[in-house]
Amino acid sequence: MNTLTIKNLSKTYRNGIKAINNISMEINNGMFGLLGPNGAGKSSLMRTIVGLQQADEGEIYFNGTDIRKDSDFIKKQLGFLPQDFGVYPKVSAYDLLNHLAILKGVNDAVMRKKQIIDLLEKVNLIAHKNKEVYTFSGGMKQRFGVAQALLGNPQIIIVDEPTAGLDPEERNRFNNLLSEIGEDIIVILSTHLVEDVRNLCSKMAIIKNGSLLAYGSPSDMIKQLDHKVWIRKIERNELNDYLQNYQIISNHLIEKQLHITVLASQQPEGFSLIEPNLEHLYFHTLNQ
Ligand SMILES: Nc1ncnc2c1ncn2[C@@H]1O[C@H](COP(=O)(O)OP(=O)(O)OP(=O)(O)O)[C@@H](O)[C@H]1O
Repeated sequence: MNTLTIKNLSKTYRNGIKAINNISMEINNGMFGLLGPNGAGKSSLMRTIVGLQQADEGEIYFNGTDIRKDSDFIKKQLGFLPQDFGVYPKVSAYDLLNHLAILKGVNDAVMRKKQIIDLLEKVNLIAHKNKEVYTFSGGMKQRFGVAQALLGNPQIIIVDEPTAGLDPEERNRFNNLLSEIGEDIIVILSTHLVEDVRNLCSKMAIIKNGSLLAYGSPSDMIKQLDHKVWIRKIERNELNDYLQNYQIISNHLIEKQLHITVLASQQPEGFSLIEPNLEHLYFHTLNQ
């Protein structure tokens, strides 16, 4: 079992933005969802964990080793799929993986070849191994990104907003791949898509403005909202009234009709009880 421990981590950029504000958490094998709106600090946290930038304060341990003191230790065990994964033009999938594997220290040529072929099979790109990666579709590029992140058999992989721009079928395929990988190692999935976290992650954190707002198992956290989430259809001109008088979770259109979802311990007049879900928890947490 692998353990990533983050203790009191903080990071302020030169422009004064505190992108990570005293975050502590522990992450074990399996898929961990890091959920937050744009600008919450997810990428900042990811970049700090992978050693691309230094924290101002706090500690990060991987399997007991302080990675600030021994940054090579985590680099050898880690694979990263950044948000903007660039590829060189005119290089085939196989050759690019070969090049990246050498950089990662997979020195034995026979082992390297086997690993690359195995990974291309795993991400379902073996038929495209001689194609130039820059000609791949968005989904194929992301799956290639997973293959490169898995070179060198890492114990932890970090993927930053990986399904942005993928069509539903590719998103499913990509998510299935992640979930398969997450059985044996730590996979940290940074995203603003609640649905991806709900479908894939057994543990999660919600962050906003650099701070950790919630942390734990999605189902345990959702249970706290049992018998407290209510919905009703309203007219647009009533919205302000409701916003002022109720603890709002969200308002959204269902078949063109505005619906409002609120949190209350007793049934508010005209509202019906609904089963709480991760989206309710997410919006409720962000609104608090
Ligand atoms: N290198 C930087 N220098 C200064 N400010 C930065 C830098 N990188 C990020 N920020 C700011 O830090 C805050 C957190 O940004 P970050 O990219 O970590 O958030 P995020 O949750 O990953 O957002 P997104 O989902 O939009 O990628 C934002 O206000 C952002 O503008």
